Amino acid sequence: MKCLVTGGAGYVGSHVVAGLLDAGHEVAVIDNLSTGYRAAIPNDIRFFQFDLLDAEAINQILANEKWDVVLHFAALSLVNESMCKPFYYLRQNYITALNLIEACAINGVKRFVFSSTAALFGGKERFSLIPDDARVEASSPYGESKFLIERALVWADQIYGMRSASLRYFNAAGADPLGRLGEEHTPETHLIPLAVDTVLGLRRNLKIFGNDYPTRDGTCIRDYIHVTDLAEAHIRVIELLDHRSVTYNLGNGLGFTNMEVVQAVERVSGRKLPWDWAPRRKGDPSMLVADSTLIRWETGWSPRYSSIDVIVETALQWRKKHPHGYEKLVNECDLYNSILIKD
Ligand SMILES: NC(=O)c1ccc[n+]([C@@H]2O[C@H](COP(=O)([O-])OP(=O)(O)OC[C@H]3O[C@@H](n4cnc5c(N)ncnc54)[C@H](O)[C@@H]3O)[C@@H](O)[C@H]2O)c1
Ligand SMILES: O=c1ccn([C@@H]2O[C@H](COP(=O)(O)OP(=O)(O)O[C@H]3O[C@H](CO)[C@@H](O)[C@H](O)[C@H]3O)[C@@H](O)[C@H]2O)c(=O)[nH]1
Repeated sequence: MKCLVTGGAGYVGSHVVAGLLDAGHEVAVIDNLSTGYRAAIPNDIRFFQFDLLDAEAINQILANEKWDVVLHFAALSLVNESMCKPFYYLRQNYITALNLIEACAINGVKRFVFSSTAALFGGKERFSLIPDDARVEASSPYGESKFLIERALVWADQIYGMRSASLRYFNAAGADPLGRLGEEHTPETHLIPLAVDTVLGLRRNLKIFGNDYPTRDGTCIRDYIHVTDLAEAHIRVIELLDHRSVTYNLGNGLGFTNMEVVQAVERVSGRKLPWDWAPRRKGDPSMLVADSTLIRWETGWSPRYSSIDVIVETALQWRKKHPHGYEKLVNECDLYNSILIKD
């Protein structure tokens, strides 16, 4: 299939691009590189660098060529940041998605995959697995922005026949098991990469936000899903979209507290991880764990890397090899090329 991927230079998007290429699909990427890296996508695929606020640029790409599927990852995606910049998050995520959805619908795209989120469910305290039909109650403007986009997709289906999959990811984590890609955010705010950096001595200590949540050890519980398993789910879902639109919760169904993540990082690395308590972070729900029965049942997908130790291990391996992330990789490539040129 001919796939157009927005946000393909980012963490999840780059792993999905690799999965699509591995499965033999043709891929092109749109990304403004605001949080992504050029080095995270292969040199030999087409890359359009622009911001999705530019509706004209999107229209040109969709009007000039026929795409079998569009996968939309590009977004602002930090729960806490959205609590400080609510209207920026609501506007930016909704308008960029709407520009893309409209261009896809009017140019006859038939399949669309959208990165939605578990943050849709954070507004209500839940202490059991979250089913696909759970009531949406966002805990942050970020979560709300994703729900607005899901609703726009419902109308794109009803009026234009554009089938879509809204995949409500729980916490993406880990790195490509082949070592080609990893998680790289600047600044990093996610628990597992921060814990890995701390245990490797790249950061002084880890702050654990809140110890008074109503959970087994007082810290928040999250469902960590390996990014390669996420990628695999996208590829399976695309094949379903001929007939109908779908919405799936996408996680492992296993919840780990923040302290259990710290313990896993210590266990896997064999080192002590220095950490301290810090106050609760705004917008954080106590517990988010997926019931992903429906996607398993309907697509045959199941996670291959569900163990928290394996998730941490791949993140750790990536960081050990690339302590300075993609920027360093680019420099290494330049260095390599300059040596080749000299020779
Ligand atoms: N990482 C997670 O745990 C997680 C969980 C649930 C949902 N999601 C969703 O998955 C998607 C990918 O998340 P991620 O962690 O890979 O984020 P990321 O920041 O690593 O990737 C986002 C990519 O989109 C690009 N981008 C952002 N705004 C853009 C714009 N206006 N125009 C063009 N390109 C733009 C960035 O440069 C980056 O390459 C997001 O939509 C996020 O909301 C992520
Ligand atoms: O230095 C840190 C960083 C995080 N945490 C905690 O770790 C947990 C997980 O936080 P984080 O890794 O930042 O992920 P989330 O805030 O859960 O959000 C991620 O997962 C959501 C789905 O659950 C997605 O929608 C978001 O885009 C993605 O950033 C939370 O309890 C945080 O308070 C800490 O205690 N210390």
